[in-house]
Amino acid sequence: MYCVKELVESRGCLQSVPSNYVFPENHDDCIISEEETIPTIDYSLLTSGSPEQRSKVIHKLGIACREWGFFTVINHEVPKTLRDEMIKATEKFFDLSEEDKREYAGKKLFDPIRWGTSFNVKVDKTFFWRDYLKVQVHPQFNAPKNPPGFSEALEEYCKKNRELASELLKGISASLGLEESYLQKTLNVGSNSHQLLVINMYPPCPQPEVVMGLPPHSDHGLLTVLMQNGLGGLQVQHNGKWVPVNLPPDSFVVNVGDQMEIFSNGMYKSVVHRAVVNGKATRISIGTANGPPLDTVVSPAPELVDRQNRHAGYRGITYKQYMELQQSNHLDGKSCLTHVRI
Ligand SMILES: O=C(O)CCC(=O)C(=O)O
Ligand SMILES: [Fe+2]
Repeated sequence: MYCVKELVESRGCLQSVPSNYVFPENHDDCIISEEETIPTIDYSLLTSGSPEQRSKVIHKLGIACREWGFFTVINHEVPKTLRDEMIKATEKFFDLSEEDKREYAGKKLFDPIRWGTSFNVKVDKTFFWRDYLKVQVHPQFNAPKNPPGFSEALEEYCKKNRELASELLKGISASLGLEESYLQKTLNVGSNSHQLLVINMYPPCPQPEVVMGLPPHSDHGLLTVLMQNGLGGLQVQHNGKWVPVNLPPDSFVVNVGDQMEIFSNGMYKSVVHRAVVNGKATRISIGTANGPPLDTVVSPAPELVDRQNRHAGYRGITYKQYMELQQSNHLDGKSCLTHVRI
């Protein structure tokens, strides 16, 4: 089985897409809204703004999580040099020979390093136009040996992402009217937290309108932090339309994951999103799924349920079981949350 990169490169000038990549429904038929944009959060106001600035940005975070499930983060503390290094090392990794990469052709969900294609080739009916590298980076750190320097950049980058996620989680906890530390304390987010690095590579496609980079799905963790190599492709579902995410250079896009929707008892939405591809250049996106420890049972926060005077809308499930559940279902455009809603 070929990865997309090898498929594109082995055919010289690929004119059309093999039929097992062609999606029955054409995604150009969907309604795309170019007018709307996801909200922007100024991270520096969260960490070093005046108390008034901080409370305003917390309020804005709450609106972003409730109404969009997505926001852009600017003025963060992840250096540009480190982000550039991650992109360069990623390109070098995917440029390794197929034989070298095969060493990481992991089969199981929790394998420390997994290189592969599509989502889950065992269950995907149609293949997606993406190759990936997934690395379990916390609480145990893993990294490919090659290319040289990748491991160091990756470790530092993932640590910076955890710091960013941690500050955002404090702000989000406060935006729910809870103590700042409530979310992290309740879900044991800290030294044992799970963090997965997901690198997506979408080679240029001769017929971008008939394939999918990543089909509609929601993310499993608490918060996903994502950067890209300057090329767009991410689209977010909002009020029945697909809204393209136009990321300013050097910013991150952050989204609420399924564990956050469960914890907030549905107040904050883990929104369905997808990645489309283009015909011109390789797009790379680098995400970290920041979650609680794998053995944490995530259920709606008791304080919120009491306050809302409602029942818990989701059954409790460990993060590990949830990830297994997501992997065992094919991505069918619906969120895996349908399996835990009461
Ligand atoms: O490539 C993108 O922009 C989206 C990636 C994504 O949704 C994911 O890795 O879960
Ligand atoms: Fe995603």
